[in-house]
Amino acid sequence: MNFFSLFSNNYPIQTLGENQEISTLCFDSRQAKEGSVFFAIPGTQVDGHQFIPQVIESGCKAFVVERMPDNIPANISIIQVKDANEALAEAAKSFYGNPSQKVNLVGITGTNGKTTTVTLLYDLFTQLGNRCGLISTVQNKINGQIIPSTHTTPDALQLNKLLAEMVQAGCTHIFMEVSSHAVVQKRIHGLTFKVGIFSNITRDHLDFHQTFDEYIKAKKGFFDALGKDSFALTNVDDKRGEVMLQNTKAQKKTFGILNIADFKGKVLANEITGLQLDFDKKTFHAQLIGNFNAYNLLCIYATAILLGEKQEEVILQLSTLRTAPGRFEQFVGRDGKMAIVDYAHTPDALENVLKTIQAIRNKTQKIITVVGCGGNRDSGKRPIMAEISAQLSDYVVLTSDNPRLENPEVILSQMEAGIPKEKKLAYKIISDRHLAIEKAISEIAQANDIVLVAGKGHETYQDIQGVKHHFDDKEEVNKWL
Ligand SMILES: CC(=O)N[C@H]1[C@@H](OP(=O)(O)OP(=O)(O)OC[C@H]2O[C@@H](n3ccc(=O)[nH]c3=O)[C@H](O)[C@@H]2O)O[C@H](CO)[C@@H](O)[C@@H]1O[C@H](C)C(=O)N[C@@H](C)C(=O)N[C@H](CCC(=O)O)C(=O)O
Ligand SMILES: Nc1ncnc2c1ncn2[C@@H]1O[C@H](COP(=O)(O)OP(=O)(O)OP(=O)(O)O)[C@@H](O)[C@H]1O
Ligand SMILES: N[C@H](CCC[C@H](N)C(=O)O)C(=O)O
Ligand SMILES: [Mg+2]
Repeated sequence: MNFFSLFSNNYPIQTLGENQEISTLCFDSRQAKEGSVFFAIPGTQVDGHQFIPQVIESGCKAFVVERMPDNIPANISIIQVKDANEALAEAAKSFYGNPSQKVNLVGITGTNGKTTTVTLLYDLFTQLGNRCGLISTVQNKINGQIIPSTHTTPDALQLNKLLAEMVQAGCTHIFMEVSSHAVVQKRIHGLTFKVGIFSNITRDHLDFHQTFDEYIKAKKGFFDALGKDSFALTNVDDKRGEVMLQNTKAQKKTFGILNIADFKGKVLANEITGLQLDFDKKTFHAQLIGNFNAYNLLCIYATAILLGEKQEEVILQLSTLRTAPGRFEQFVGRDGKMAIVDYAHTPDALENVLKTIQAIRNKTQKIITVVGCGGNRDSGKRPIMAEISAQLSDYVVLTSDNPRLENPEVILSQMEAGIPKEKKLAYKIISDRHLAIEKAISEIAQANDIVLVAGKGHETYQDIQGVKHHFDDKEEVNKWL
């Protein structure tokens, strides 16, 4: 491919130098080599423009920049653009042959429920006989083949490459998570979505977005960019459900349990054995637990109908779907003690999960919650998550999640500040997560009690000072049950 054909004619602000053959695209100086195009991206930590001299030394001769560098050697070609992140997505799309246009791409955004929904959509559509692709926090999948995932939504380059591999493998349906970071950083810019879904929005990620309004605006950006041949599907029971679709050109569709909606659900029963549901007047049993999963299932159902699947077959398959890894996974010990491992790492998720446990337990069972909050992430949610845990559990063990580069004791004291006065006797701080789970299960819980281990779900590591140590909540609970 040649450098100048990465962009349409009027896209660059200016172009300097000769056109040339290129073989790879990159935005990290450490990966640049002869034949690469280097995209200089102003990031949250450093500005990629500062690496241009060393990238030139590595033999790379083609650059995409927001600001023209000084002293450019004669054999270098440069394209100047307004937004390097957006340009990266434009270029990735043409480099990989515009893969999203060749499939039914479904994207979901929302604070909670994205991984659950895309995982179940992937399972459902596979069971209905389609070849599918999955892009999620837990893993990526190409028709059954697992590819490890590093982000909820990969960067534009990885993303278009993955989509192209899925197209190559014959996938007709691809289900992906769209994080708010991905919208702001234009990782999804230029993709053709057949369906865009909004699940819900509550507090999270204010370290990145600063205000809740900015966070809403980021998510709305996904729907603003959908084309008229797409569907925009929203949860009308969420306060921001309608706002999300305000400026979209896509065909608007709604789902809801409380409000009038195109796809209407009812929860007939929410029990430890699952949900009894009514979707568009068809009743069925689902193995997933909790009202929040009724929303996930309803939006999966709506998506399947919008994509032309038959209602009866969809309902039949919905009842066979199992929970996604690390989402409300239950483990039972010999003395009837139960542990639930769940990825609740936002106040809303924690509240939903704890209210679900309250609703399905018998009243003699006590609830013990083991919970922590991640470092280098929204610190405002720390006291709120501790307060919710204390209000909705009989006993709380505050512990470490992924401290990352922060001091775990500081995170824990910020959490502790949220514990209400009247709950002072019903919590403990055990910073070591191994020990916290051990004590909760073997000392605090009595026979038949329920221990919720929240925050890390499927994760198999604990990130301490940038080093990932093996840690698996499921392994830990099984050790002590
Ligand atoms: C805050 C954030 O989103 N950061 C992402 C962003 O990095 P950044 O803007 O901080 O980049 P930077 O380090 O300042 O570097 C700027 C530029 O200089 C380049 N560079 C840097 C160093 C060097 O030596 N040479 C060089 O060329 C970098 O490659 C980059 O192009 O762009 C990077 C490349 O795409 C991402 O890997 C990185 O994700 C970091 C690791 C991260 O932790 N992101 C999380 C917060 C995230 O994205 N989460 C969302 C949502 C999670 C959810 O709710 O599910 C997700 O989608 O995963
Ligand atoms: N529809 C929902 N509404 C509210 N909470 C939910 C919903 N679905 C799942 N949850 C809760 O949120 C947690 C995270 O769910 P999930 O991993 O599906 O969300 P996500 O949006 O992918 O999160 P992330 O932003 O980390 O990728 C679950 O473990 C559960 O506690
Ligand atoms: N995708 C989420 C993951 C949080 C998981 C939790 N275990 C933590 O480390 O905070 C985030 O980046 O905020
Ligand atoms: Mg996710």
